[in-house]
Amino acid sequence: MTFVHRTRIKICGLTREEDVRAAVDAGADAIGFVFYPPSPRFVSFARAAELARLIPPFVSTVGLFVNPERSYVEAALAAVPLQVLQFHGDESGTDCLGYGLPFIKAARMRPGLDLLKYAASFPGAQGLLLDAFVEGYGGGGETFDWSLIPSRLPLPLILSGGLHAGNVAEAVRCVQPWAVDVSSGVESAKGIKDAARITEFVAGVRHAHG
Ligand SMILES: O=C(O)c1ccccc1NCC(=O)[C@H](O)[C@H](O)COP(=O)(O)O
Repeated sequence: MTFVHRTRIKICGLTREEDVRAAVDAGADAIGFVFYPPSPRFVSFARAAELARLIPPFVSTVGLFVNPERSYVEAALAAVPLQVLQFHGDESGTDCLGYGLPFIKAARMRPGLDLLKYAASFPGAQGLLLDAFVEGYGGGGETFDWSLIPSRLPLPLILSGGLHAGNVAEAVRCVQPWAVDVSSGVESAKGIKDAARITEFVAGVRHAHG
């Protein structure tokens, strides 16, 4: 049987109803809500719960955290119907376990990072999200050197960092990730997504496969 892989698409940092609708309509496979108060894309649990009601079945709702207290994650789980957790800070492998949900761990690509060793320290991770090393942990709109990515990783690779409609096809062909993740590249302002840019981004991913 021919294995036909469709690059999955996560759109992150949504704050408005119209943006959730635009992402779902464009074909996003996952919607990310940022539960990190310093971020301009931060949403409260109550706001995320309202937005999550617009997400249909078979589109994952991802809760994003940076070095959270366990009680904070547990409060999110009690308020928001999340399917996946994303840890984007300096969390240990143990910090990411025990919530009863799959999680993806973000690695911020800095020189000298041994990705294979890093990945091995997160047993139970469902995926490894590779992002640029930016101030403020994420959402920086900056790419990193994709040649730093080892040819084989023990986890599904989610490519992130500075992606947009103009570079995502090249990124997909070069890296062949399980999924791509985008925030700044589909925005008109931080936290304000642009429906046309979302559509163009998704088309770029589809174009990569010819
Ligand atoms: O989006 C944020 O504001 C953010 C803040 C702090 C930690 C993580 C954050 N976003 C996580 C994501 O998964 C972003 O999509 C990822 O960093 C890529 O962002 P961008 O380069 O803007 O596409």
